[in-house]
Amino acid sequence: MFKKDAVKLGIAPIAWTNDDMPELGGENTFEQCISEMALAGFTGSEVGNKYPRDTKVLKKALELRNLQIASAWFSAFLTTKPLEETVNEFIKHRDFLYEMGAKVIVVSEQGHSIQGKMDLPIFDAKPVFTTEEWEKLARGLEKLGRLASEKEMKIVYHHHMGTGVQTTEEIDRLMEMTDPDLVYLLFDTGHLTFSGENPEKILRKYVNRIKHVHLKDVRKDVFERVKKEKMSFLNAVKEGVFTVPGDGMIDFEPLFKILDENNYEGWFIVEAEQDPAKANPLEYAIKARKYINEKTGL
Ligand SMILES: O=C1C[C@@H](O)[C@H](O)[C@@H](O)C1=O
Ligand SMILES: [Co+2]
Repeated sequence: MFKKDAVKLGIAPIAWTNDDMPELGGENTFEQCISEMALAGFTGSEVGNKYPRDTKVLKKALELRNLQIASAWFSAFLTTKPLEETVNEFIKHRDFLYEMGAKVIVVSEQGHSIQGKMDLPIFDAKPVFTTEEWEKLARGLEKLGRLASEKEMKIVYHHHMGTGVQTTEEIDRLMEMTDPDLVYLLFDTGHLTFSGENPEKILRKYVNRIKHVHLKDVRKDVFERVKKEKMSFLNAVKEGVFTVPGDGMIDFEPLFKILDENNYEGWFIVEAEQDPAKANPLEYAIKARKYINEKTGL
């Protein structure tokens, strides 16, 4: 079973206040969020929109609760903007995370992304990159990977619904086009399932390149409705397509087994965005923590 010092457990603030729709959970404070993370038994977090950006202030608040920063999302625009714009933003983000002690940087290409478009159906309107855009993306990510390694950090690419890297074929293409020593992969169970991919197959193929894991589950009934009613990604989230691991249609046992057998080291981040008015964040955090303990011994 997983070695306790090799795998750390964190939870994302998105269940308390949603970064993509800040009105969802707007009433939940930063202090409440991190206190409840600690209370539920987690030792790490990603960075949400209510977190102070002053590293001293943030460190103090986290240390009081024995929490660490595991990583934070970075939106790249390598396919649609000049490279230097993404690079300049990335350096600021990298330096902030370095100061906070994080080892990995979550990167997602947001050029042409529809993940934030409230009115576009998630299954019909996702972007497809041209050959030229793929080339820009791959070379740009390698550049970000080199910048990360200057600080002994890694970039982990986040495949995501509504973006140009969502499907198995797109993940394969990105992995083939990039240097495995510069561009690593983030494994998000919820996005792969939502997209109709086979998470187990992808995990087996890339387990040695996966350096960060987002754990979320998918509610089957909502997922079916999202397709039928042609919902957007954000409306699907509001309707409750995602939930905590163990509460939906994903079988996590084989996934934990593959990670364990391959000596995965790094963070497991519970990242189950849903409407906090319908799903109490503390209650769901405790539910997730118990489930992970039952299945992994962690
Ligand atoms: O890692 C993530 C960050 C969120 O902002 C995003 O929309 C969510 O779905 C996700 O997986
Ligand atoms: Co994620």
